[in-house]
Amino acid sequence: MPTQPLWPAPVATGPIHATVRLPGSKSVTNRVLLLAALAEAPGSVRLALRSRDADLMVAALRSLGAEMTASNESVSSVDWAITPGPIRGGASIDVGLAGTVMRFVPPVAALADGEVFFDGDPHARKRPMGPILGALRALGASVSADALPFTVRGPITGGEVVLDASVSSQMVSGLLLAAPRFEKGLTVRHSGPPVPSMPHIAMTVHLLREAGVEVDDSEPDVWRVEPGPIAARDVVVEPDLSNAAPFLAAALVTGGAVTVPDWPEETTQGGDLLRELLAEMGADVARTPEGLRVTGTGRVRGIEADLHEVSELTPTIAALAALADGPSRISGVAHIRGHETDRIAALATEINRLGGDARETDDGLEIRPRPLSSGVFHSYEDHRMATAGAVIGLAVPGVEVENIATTGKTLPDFARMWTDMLAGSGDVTDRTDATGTR
Ligand SMILES: O=C(O)C1=C[C@@H](OP(=O)(O)O)[C@@H](O)[C@H](O)C1
Ligand SMILES: C=C(OP(=O)(O)O)C(=O)O
Repeated sequence: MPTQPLWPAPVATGPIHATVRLPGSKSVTNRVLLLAALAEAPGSVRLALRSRDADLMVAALRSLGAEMTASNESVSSVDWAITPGPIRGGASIDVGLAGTVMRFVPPVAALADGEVFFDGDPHARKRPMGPILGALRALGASVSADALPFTVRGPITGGEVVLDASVSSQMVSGLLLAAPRFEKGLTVRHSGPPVPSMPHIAMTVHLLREAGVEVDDSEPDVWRVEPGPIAARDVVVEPDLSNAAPFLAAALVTGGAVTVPDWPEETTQGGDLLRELLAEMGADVARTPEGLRVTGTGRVRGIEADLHEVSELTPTIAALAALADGPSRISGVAHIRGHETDRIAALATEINRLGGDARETDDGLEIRPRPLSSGVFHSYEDHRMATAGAVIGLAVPGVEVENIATTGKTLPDFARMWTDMLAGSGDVTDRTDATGTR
């Protein structure tokens, strides 16, 4: 593997006090962009995330026929005006390492009369695709392989399909998002071990309903989407609560206070569970007029947590567990071996490389307190591994995070925001606030 640059993770010299305004949610951004491209008329998406995953979604939708015009751009935020067009074949789509692109776009491509080619990063070829590609095949598409790279040739008209989505909730979300445009709509049945990250499917259902689509999710593991138009809307994207995790963790580690403005009162983002998880690890968590405030004492408690529903929080929780004064056990996340990297193996390896005591289990990690020391924290092209290294580096001098730029997958401005947060510069922001001031 080529050597990647090392980023000296800044050590906190005292309690951090900062307000950190997070850019838009990756999961909401990529869903609403896709729905806008399939809508019956032009619409807009404001405060969309700008990041590698979001850029890849925009490029994919453009190459399938949507017109997308940017305004109010900053490093990690942008407003989009979207004019849908007929979905056309002939495109070649780069999915990068984005689960939302590799799982959400093929069902859209299956609306086209013509072949669409998909490929991505080397590791993307290892991420599970079989269930969703099998479902498209069962619905009548011709699909050339069971993993990247592959081609999809439609058009399909929908109907009913059974799949095993225990490897990723995105298998279901991807099918549901394109489903209103299928002539017969779509019924998706899951058959297999429990589906992880269910709040992400709730997010899909919620956003479809907001666009006027009829969805029946009354029976467990069955989703029925009626055919019909997707309404054109003007959507404002919520801040990314999962990306808030390392910043809020910084308050816990340093005994400071970090506030995230515009934390939604109600949300389908799984990251909202941080309120409970961080409280269990010793933080005081409060909603204030300025936003969600997490205050720490500097002491981090160990945790026993089943993160099946919120598996993308695992790297931050594991980083905190490595700094805790008691043992932790994270369970329910076997499927994150298929995320950007095998996160269970990567977290155990990197925590242990710094002298920690982390043990892989079948479905998670056991982490015991042990003093950590300096060293390189490898990021495996995984944005959340990189930010986990930054959290540990707050308390452990001499941690160097490999390839911090990989955070650009969902948060291109991470390194600056992190440094500004440590400098106590008050409002660390790259996003317009709810009143429209950037
Ligand atoms: O649909 C989505 O936006 C996501 C679903 C989840 O995937 P899994 O179900 O594979 O965990 C989550 O971990 C990922 O970061 C984003
Ligand atoms: C699992 C993640 O991403 P993806 O959407 O690529 O699956 C993640 O962001 O933690």
